[in-house]
Amino acid sequence: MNLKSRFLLLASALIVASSLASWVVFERIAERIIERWGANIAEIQVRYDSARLLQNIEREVGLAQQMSDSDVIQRWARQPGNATLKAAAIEEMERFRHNFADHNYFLALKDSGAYFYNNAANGFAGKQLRYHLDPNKPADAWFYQLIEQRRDFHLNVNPDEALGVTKLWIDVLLKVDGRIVGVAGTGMDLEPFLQNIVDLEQPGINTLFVDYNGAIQLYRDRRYIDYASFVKPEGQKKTIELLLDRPADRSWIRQTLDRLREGPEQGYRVETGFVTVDGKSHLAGVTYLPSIGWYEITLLDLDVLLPLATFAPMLGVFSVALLLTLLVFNIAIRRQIIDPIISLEAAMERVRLGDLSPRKPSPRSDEMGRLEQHFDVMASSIREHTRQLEETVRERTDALNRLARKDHLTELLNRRGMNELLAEEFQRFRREHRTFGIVWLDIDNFKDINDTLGHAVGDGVLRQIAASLRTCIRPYDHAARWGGDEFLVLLAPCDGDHLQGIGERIRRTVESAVETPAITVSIGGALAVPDDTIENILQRADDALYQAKDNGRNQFYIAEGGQLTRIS
Ligand SMILES: Nc1nc2c(ncn2[C@@H]2O[C@H](COP(=O)(O)OP(=O)(O)OP(=O)(O)O)[C@@H](O)[C@H]2O)c(=O)[nH]1
Repeated sequence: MNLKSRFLLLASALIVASSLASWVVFERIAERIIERWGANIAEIQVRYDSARLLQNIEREVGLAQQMSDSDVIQRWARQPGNATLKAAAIEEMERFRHNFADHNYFLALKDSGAYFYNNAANGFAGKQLRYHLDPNKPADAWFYQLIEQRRDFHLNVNPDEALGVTKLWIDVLLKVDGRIVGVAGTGMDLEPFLQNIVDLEQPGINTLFVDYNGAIQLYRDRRYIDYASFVKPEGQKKTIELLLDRPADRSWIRQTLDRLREGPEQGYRVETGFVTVDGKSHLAGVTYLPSIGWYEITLLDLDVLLPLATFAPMLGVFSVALLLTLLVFNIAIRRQIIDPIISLEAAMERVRLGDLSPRKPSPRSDEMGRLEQHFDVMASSIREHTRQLEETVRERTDALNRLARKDHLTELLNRRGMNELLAEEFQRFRREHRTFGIVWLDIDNFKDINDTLGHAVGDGVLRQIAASLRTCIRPYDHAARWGGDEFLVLLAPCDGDHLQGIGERIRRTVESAVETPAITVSIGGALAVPDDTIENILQRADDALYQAKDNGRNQFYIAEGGQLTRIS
């Protein structure tokens, strides 16, 4: 995999990883914000609902207490058999009836079980003594339980069987000189109460009130309300735990209720925590209402109140910003690093393949630019080095070529060099009909010199003859040592006169120039003729040379028109 693909893969992996990480972090942050916000909302909601409830109830509780503390009623309670006091007490209760919210009251006496009641319609005027309570009747159990529990006041949600409605009863103990003599209070219709306090159309917010036992007293789902709660044995009450799915939540709510009640002096302290209701997580806000001995619990469904989707635009902006950053980063890395590396690699490949042509100089001055400059300097020194090497090789080759065509002893051309020149000249002769001539000479009795004077002297003679030849030929003629003691001269251009003149000059020059020892040469000459071949010309010159030798040496013959003519 190349660098670009690997980087793309790495960038993609980074995008995926950072998106996942961002999502997780975002969820955590959002959840924390929602939690904190939810806790505040729960607290506000709890205070608000509590205030609304207490507003309605506290007044009734106060009135009920005033009624039971009333002197008139107290006097009668001391002497329940006194008809005058009784009439005054009923009159007093009737006054209170007008003040109670639902315009009804009740008063029950412990000793006699006498139960007095009148309603909003004043339906029992003159016959307020309704009936006598019976400790053996389950419907009257509330009264005896209340007295037994000695609770100064109590709120009791209980159906009124006689009226066929459910009421929230406000029960206050009637005490005379510290002795409980009965219970007095009023009843409020539960339905409007529920509608006002817990039935409000607030999506995601569920409010309920539970008593000191945790038994549900006010809740929008009437099936969960624990009617006549306090007369039921433990274990049969419909408590808040019924709503909670998880055992951990049930124990948390119980501990929270206990904790909140331990410090009533702290007033409306609100505790919050997450609980699961009907399979959904809710934020529960709990507070204790010491004035009525109940708790309020507000359940907030945060998914409804502040769905995570609310944060979607934020997540969107964040994701787009992240993607753009990575994209820009990717482009920057490609531009700054990967592309220059690829271009540098291509340049190296070109150098490897022998293309040493200079590159356009890099305009960059950073590390990458310096790397490119270093490479360019290196490529240029390779280029220079190669150029020098090629020049040296060319020079050496030329020298070798020259050496290969040169006779080392005489420094004339050797036979190979002369053959090449002959071939070239013959081509020119064919092409341009420029006639050329050959002069072939052989030292006379050279063997004797070697034998008598030594090989070194023989070599000296060969060099002297070479020197003589150089003086006899024209600048554009060529002389070669043909082999042993034979020399060949190429005369081009040449005609019969030149051939004769130069051949004769050579013979005489050698004869006069090389005196110690006295040396002569025999010479054969020939001119190229139409339809000639190199072999034929050489053969004719050789024939002429042979004739010169044969005729006594130190002579010059020319082969011409099939004849051998002695020149000198
Ligand atoms: N010193 C020396 N002698 C050479 C060299 N090359 C050939 N020779 C000798 O040249 C002699 C050539 O002799 P030939 O051409 O056969 O005979 P010649 O003695 O010249 O007699 P003719 O040619 O008949 O006049 C031989 O003895 C070779 O050994 C060389 O480079 N140096």
